This record gives sequence, structure tokens and C-alpha cells, in this order.
Amino acid sequence: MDFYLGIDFGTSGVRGVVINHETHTQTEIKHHWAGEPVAKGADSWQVGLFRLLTEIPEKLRREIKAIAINGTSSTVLLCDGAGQPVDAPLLYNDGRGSVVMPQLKSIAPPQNNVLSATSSLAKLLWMMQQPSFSQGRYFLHQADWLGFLLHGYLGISDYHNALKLGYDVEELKYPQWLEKLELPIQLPTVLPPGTPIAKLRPEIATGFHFPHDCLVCAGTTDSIAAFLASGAKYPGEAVTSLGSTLVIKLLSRTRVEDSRYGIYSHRWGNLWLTGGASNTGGAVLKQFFSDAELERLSREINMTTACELDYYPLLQPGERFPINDPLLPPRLTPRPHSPVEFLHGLLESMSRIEARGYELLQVMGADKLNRVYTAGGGAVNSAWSTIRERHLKVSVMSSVHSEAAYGTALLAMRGTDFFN
Ligand SMILES: Nc1ncnc2c1ncn2[C@@H]1O[C@H](COP(=O)(O)OP(=O)(O)O)[C@@H](O)[C@H]1O
Ligand SMILES: O=C(CO)[C@H](O)[C@H](O)COP(=O)(O)O
Repeated sequence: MDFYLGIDFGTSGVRGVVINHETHTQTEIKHHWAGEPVAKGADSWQVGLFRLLTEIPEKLRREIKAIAINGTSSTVLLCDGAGQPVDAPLLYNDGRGSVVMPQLKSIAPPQNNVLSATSSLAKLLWMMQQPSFSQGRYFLHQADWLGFLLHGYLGISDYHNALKLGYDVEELKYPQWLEKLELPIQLPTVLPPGTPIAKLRPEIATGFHFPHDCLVCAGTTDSIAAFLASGAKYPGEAVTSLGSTLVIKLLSRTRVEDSRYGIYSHRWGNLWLTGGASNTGGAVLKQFFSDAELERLSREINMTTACELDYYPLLQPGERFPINDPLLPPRLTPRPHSPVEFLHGLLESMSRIEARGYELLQVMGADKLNRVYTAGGGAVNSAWSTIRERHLKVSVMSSVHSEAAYGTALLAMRGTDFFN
């Protein structure tokens, strides 16, 4: 029987899902990053990837036909000609690109999504100012580099990950304004997500007991993988990823781009995944509550009344969407004595941010929102769903498959057919 492996490199951990040709889950593996909330070094990514492979039952491994990997969008690194990172990766919400914003504004068209301190292009321009840049040969996204570890080809990406580098996903090429910079680094060749790139490196196939003809496909990003997993496919359907961050995706016939608010659109066949990614989300909750406390305290929230506490929950200054401001300060006061009331205030405030994001997309011309699926760790929280439904004024439901890795496994199985 043929099986397909999807690997999700999220903020809080690595997840793997194996499905059969009928898309039924055969096994699911989850590993949280030990210690720091997210593995900051590429070497820990490699350890996490290979550990995950060994934990797939060998009888499944031996029949896996294809693998795809999603990473966090605009998590990027520089590596040398052998694929060795020359410096630490910059994670998706790293705002040090704010120092190159004047330069970026002078080269990129207005409203382009790269006009953000956290865009991949902002990070590349920042990297060019570092001593380590001279050792770099390839600029890669997290999913690209992880794919290289499996197939052995450097410099290959997908047009979901490449969007924040400035890749034109409508014309399917790097735009003239980027080409003429003649950047002294190899930008990745960009393929449609799900495109088979190559077979597994022989040593990987042999060492991990995979078929030698197992294909490694071009990947995607974590929030798009969650959208893939949800099964949503009609304009007006949306997915909110309530993971460490809060990411919204509304499927639309109209493309929407507005860097003032951190709004951009991913290509989805002949439709557009309009949306944005906020720095609010589960990582802020985790700062105050364990998962067990979240589960227990959420049950005590009085759902009949809205909480008036008006927070902007962030771990540190800096927001990407629906406010694109690298200096936006967290707002987490006044802090009530009751942990239940504090949690209610956090969930209500994050729900306001989510609703503002969807409102902006529709004001900008995206299709009218008619339902929201939920993915990520927060999808289990029914109290939060009730609060969100009150703000969104449409039905909010958990995706049947809320794990991004399931969506990436579907991508490995269907390849580019997924978007037709
Ligand atoms: N019951 C809950 N209610 C709300 N949030 C939760 C709950 N349980 C876990 N979370 C949050 O889910 C987040 C992890 O979700 P996950 O989808 O794994 O994130 P990521 O993919 O970004 O790593 C954590 O930040 C945690 O605070
Ligand atoms: O917040 C994030 C990590 O969880 C990423 O930014 C998220 O992937 C959103 O980016 P994209 O819309 O390109 O998927």
C-alpha cells in the first residue's frame, strides 16, 4: 500500500503525519522543542527531522511514496555551497529587518508584502550587512533547507515560502525590481508547492529504511498546510491557525495586498489565500498558563458576557498584522486578581484582533467571510471558539484535521493537483 508523509516544523515543535492513499491517518508523531520554545539553530532542526523519521513505524516507512515539509513562513537562513548554515537562522517574527526598511521602501513597489520588518527580503538585506554573509552561497527558507537534507539539492523552494522574498506568484517569476538588484547570493529556484523535486538521497533511504524511489516534494508554510488540512475550498471559507501565533487565511476570488496592515495573498490555483499573521496567539498564553491550566480555566469563563479588558497580547514589542508596526508595545494591564478573568481578557482581546483582521480583508475586497475553521493548539478551546464566534458573526468550527502536518501529507500525495 502507498503511504505519504507530511512534516510540520512549527514554532513549538515538529509534527509528522502519515496517510494512506485514501487520506486516512496511519500514524501521528509530535515532538515539542525541549527547553526553548522554538529551536533556534538549524542543527536542532536536523536533529528534530531525523528523530521524527526514526519514530515512524518501520513497516510504514518502507512504503512511503512521497514526503513534503512545511516550515514557518519567512524563517530563513544562509548556507554555504555544501548546505552548511553560515550563521543562525532568522525566525519568522524576527524584526531586526526594521533597520533596512528605508532601503526596502526604495526598491520594492508600494504595498508589496516584502515591506515588513519580518519579510524574508528584509532579513536578507540585514544579513548582507553581517560579516558572515561573505561565506554564504544560498539564501533558503526553513522548509527549503530541511528538504535539502532529504533530497540533496540546494536552492529549491516553493511559491508559498518564496512570497515574502518578493517572488511574483502571479507571473511565477522573480520581479524585475528584485532581479535588477543583482543580489550577491543564490536565490532559490521556485516551484509550485507539491512538485516532486527528487528521490531521497540514497544514504537517507538506506539509513531510515525508506524506499529508494521515495520522492521529496516542494513544501509550503505552516498556516497554508493548516488550510490544506481543513478541507476548505470555496471563496468565503477561512482558516484561523491558533498556534503560537494567530494567522488568518480567507479564500477569495480577489487578491488583496496592503503592507500598511501586513495583508498579503498567497496563490491557490485560480483563487487567492488572503490573510496575515499576527504575533499575538498561543505563545502569549503559554507565558501565563500551561496547557492544562488553559483547559481548566477556560471551562470557568462566563460565556454570557464579553470581557471589557482591552489587551494587545504580545510577548515583546512588534506586530505584523493587522497592525504592521515593529515597535507596537504589548498591552497586558490591568491584570485582574482572578486568573479566569485574566484569561477571559486575553481570549477576548485576541478574538477582537482576529475579527479586525477578517474585517480588513473584506473591506479591501476579499470575498465575504461565511465560515471559519480553526487549526492549531487553540482549536480545542470551545470557550475561545464561542467568544470568537460572537466577534466574527459566522460559524466557527474545528477543522476535521487541525494538524498542519496532515495538510502537508495531502500535499505530498496530491502534489500540484491539489490546487487545480
Ligand atoms: N486549551 C487551549 N486553549 C488555548 N490555547 C491552547 C490550548 N492548549 C494549547 N494552546 C496553545 O497552543 C499553542 C501551540 O499550538 P501549536 O499549533 O502546536 O503551535 P505552533 O504550530 O505555532 O507551534 C501553545 O502556544 C499553547 O499555548
Ligand atoms: O506566524 C507564522 C508562524 O506560525 C508564519 O508567519 C505563518 O506561517 C504565516 O505566514 P504565511 O501566511 O506565509 O503562512
